[in-house]
Amino acid sequence: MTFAGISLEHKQQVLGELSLIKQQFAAKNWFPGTSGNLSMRVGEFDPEAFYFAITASGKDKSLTTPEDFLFVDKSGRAVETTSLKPSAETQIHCEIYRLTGCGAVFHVHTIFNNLISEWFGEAGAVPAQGIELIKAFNIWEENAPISIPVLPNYADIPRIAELVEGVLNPAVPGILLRNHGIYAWGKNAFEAKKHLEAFEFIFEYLYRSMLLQNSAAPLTLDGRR
Ligand SMILES: CSCCC(=O)C(=O)COP(=O)(O)O
Ligand SMILES: [Zn+2]
Repeated sequence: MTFAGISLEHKQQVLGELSLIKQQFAAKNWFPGTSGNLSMRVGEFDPEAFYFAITASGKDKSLTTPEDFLFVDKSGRAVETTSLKPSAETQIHCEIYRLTGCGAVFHVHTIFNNLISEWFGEAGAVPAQGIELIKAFNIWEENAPISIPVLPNYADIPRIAELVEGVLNPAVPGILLRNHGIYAWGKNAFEAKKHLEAFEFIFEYLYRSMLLQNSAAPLTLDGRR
């Protein structure tokens, strides 16, 4: 079966790529307790009609089965007959595709992204500066500051999705949900994976650097450590 003129070969190629990335992220323990969801666009981007493969909801994402993914349209509705339910967070993927025209969106829950999103949750953004890995976002300016948006973690996913447009920064391909996880995207799966890995590096760096600052030698009289 096919839809929107998308060939079986292309669909299988996308599913194969997504499945491999799912295994790689699972090996990093990035899907604890069935959390996380991955998607990849099939076919060209047209804001009026686009399609993507997305993980089925509630699955153990460390396993590889024939029921790991389904195809949905720009509204998140399944486009093939299936008993699978798309990720509970599909609306956020839909909104990121609509606004960016990207090729893949990856979402993971990690200890570091949770702690950092909570720490900066009230501020609404995570500031980072002087971290080499921002080059993964194609930012080459020396010592450039970046700001990673943090959205509230409402139980009602459409309520989160409607906030995406207001915080999306084209230079920084990621959004945190407070005490929940990160969404990272890219023009294809390779780029989205690269961005996600860079974000996770930044979060761990920030966490460890804050710890280091608090555990370093006591202040001297002139306020230096
Ligand atoms: C089990 S964590 C709560 C749901 C969630 O945040 C998530 O990422 C996984 O939801 P899905 O429906 O995509 O399995
Ligand atoms: Zn989640």
